[in-house]
Amino acid sequence: MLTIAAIQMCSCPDPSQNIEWLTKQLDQLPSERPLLVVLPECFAAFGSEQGRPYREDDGDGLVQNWLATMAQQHQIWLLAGSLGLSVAASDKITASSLLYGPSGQRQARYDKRHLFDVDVADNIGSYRESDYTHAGDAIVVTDVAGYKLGLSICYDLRFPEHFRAMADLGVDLIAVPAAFTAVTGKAHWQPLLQARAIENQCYLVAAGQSGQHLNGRATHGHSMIIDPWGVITSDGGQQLGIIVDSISKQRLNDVQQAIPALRHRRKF
Ligand SMILES: O=C(O)CNC(=O)[C@H](CS)NC(=O)CCC(=O)C(=O)O
Repeated sequence: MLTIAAIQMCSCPDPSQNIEWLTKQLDQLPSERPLLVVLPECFAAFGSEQGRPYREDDGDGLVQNWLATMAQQHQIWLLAGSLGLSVAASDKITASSLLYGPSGQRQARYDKRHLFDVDVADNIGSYRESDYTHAGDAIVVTDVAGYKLGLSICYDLRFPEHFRAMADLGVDLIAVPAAFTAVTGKAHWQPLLQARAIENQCYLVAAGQSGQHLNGRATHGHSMIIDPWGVITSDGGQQLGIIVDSISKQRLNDVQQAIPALRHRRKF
């Protein structure tokens, strides 16, 4: 068994404030180990007063040092939903998910592949993530206590082929750190998450931003843990805090044997 937790938060632009709040949340983690904790997209800095997104150099900085310390102190796997990392010879960042192991070592990095260049009928109106973000290329699947964890971020959720690529690598669990807008989240968040879990017959853990942010954005919340049958076993609603569940190989096998859809695929 692996215990998984997602932390739902309402991040502000200031990394020190966000990690201070998170440090207190991490003191309230369940006692079970092994434990994977997932933080939302942009947990450390959501928007910025200067309009230039917060960033750190790869492998060094206030937030990355904090992540390594927390993973080791609590003896957890800690998935930092996304952190802006500098791109060499460019003013852009990558939106990078970083996984730390209980030793405090960084074990994986995934750079968001699909960028949210979308007009939304909310008070922001126009989102153009590619103006300041460099898209990643690689699909990343890594090991957490004998479970295969696949990585995605927010808008990636709309691209089933991203998830199918990870299913083809035998993924047991996929993380979806997010900052879905309130408007699109209300319409699409839950059905997309359930579809990705059902069609790939794996667990999903989605950690969301929730509430009204200082940068003017409203985010949807509803962090969720979904099992391979599509059952929502935890839903964080709009409250800030931790949701927890456990996952098992038995459940994965049962669902995969009940409906062998992944073996019934046809080539075009
Ligand atoms: O840029 C930042 O500061 C932080 N990043 C985000 O908030 C990202 C890019 S703007 N948001 C999404 O991907 C929302 C996707 C979404 O809401 C949908 O697919 O409907």
